[in-house]
Amino acid sequence: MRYLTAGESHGKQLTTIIEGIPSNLPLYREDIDESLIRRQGGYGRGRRMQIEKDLIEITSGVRHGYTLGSPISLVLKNDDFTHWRNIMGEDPIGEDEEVRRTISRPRPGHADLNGALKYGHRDMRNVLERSSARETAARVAAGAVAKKMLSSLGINIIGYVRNIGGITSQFDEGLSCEEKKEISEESPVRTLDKDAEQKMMNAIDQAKKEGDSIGGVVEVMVEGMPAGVGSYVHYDRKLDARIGGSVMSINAFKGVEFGVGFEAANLNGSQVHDEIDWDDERGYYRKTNRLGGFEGGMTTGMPIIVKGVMKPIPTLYKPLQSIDIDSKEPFKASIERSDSCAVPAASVVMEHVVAWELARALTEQFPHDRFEQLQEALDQYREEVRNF
Ligand SMILES: Cc1cc2nc3c(=O)[nH]c(=O)nc-3n(C[C@H](O)[C@H](O)[C@H](O)COP(=O)(O)O)c2cc1C
Ligand SMILES: C=C(O[C@@H]1CC(C(=O)O)=C[C@@H](OP(=O)(O)O)[C@H]1O)C(=O)O
Repeated sequence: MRYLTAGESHGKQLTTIIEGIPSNLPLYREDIDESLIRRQGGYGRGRRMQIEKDLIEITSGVRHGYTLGSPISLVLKNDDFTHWRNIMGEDPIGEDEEVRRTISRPRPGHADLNGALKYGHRDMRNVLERSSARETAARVAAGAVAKKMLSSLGINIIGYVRNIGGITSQFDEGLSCEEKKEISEESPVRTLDKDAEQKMMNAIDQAKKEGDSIGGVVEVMVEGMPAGVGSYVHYDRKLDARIGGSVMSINAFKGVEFGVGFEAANLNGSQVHDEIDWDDERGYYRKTNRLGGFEGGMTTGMPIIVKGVMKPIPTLYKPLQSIDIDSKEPFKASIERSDSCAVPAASVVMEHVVAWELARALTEQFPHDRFEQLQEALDQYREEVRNF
């Protein structure tokens, strides 16, 4: 399975082309729209999200509610394009002053300066349009297809917020994905702890008032993956590593950890590893899940628990110093709009990139052209693992 996305933030549309989804998987527009709508929400988003109404158009690969096995292409219109038609059009530049105006002031924390240096763009709009996190909508669309595959295989996945601006949520670690989904969907910051929720919203308001921004930690939980998915035989087949890479590819993500993660540095081995047990019904299992569902690049059969940390949004109303690449003079940028915190939205993005890696690993381990064959092969494997 693989996918490509195309599209600029204020261009006409985002396009996702997905290859390798087996035929006969039930798939509806609503499956993807639900994910897109979730990604748009969350406390702390800026005015752009009031303009966009993200709804998918499936333009190939699906017929009468089932995948065909051919490439799936998905289109997502940018409603904001109507305001950017002249600036983002494909026609030669012409004489219009507004269209000719270039962006020569790189924003710290964005791709602007490095992208300009690399591609030789003296107009940094040519960088920022594609480096914008608008692209995560196209990735969520791909992830929604993967999620549909996972749910049809009895695998549940949910992303939610653990921390915003240093405020950490506390909750019952025994909650299921379904329960976490229900609770987080009710929360404006997609967290599981009512007390923390209010504090998080206050922290977002405070940062906004001060012209600043805050980041946080999001967590994804997966239930229902059998043990032994992924591999230890090659670095690029280790499933935790693939998940780590794709989490780090989300805009503004600066770290990833599984289970106890970085805290492992402060613990003894006996506090980190999960002892192995067995019973007739479950087969092998662990009483603890400190390692977050991975050993040796493979799933252990326990829930996957993976966290990602998002830095504070780089565009600030209280701007940071930078240098104009034309005049070489320092300046402090003024901005028109930005999210003040996108951590709740990022929890949805992370859920979808993780879903993609899991579905990809399953289709590699059980390569079948038809979805029902994949289902059968996975059922048989689950049975083998239980009786091993
Ligand atoms: C869902 C989401 C929304 C974001 N919204 C903004 C925003 O409104 N303003 C901004 O400056 N950065 C925003 N970012 C972060 C930037 O896209 C990101 O920091 C930038 O592209 C530089 O990439 P890097 O932080 O990964 O190095 C957002 C990120 C995500 C995941
Ligand atoms: C458009 C989205 O997020 C955008 C990500 C983003 C950035 O710099 O990454 C900047 C903002 O866009 P704009 O400059 O148009 O206000 C966000 O709204 C989205 O999430 O769909």
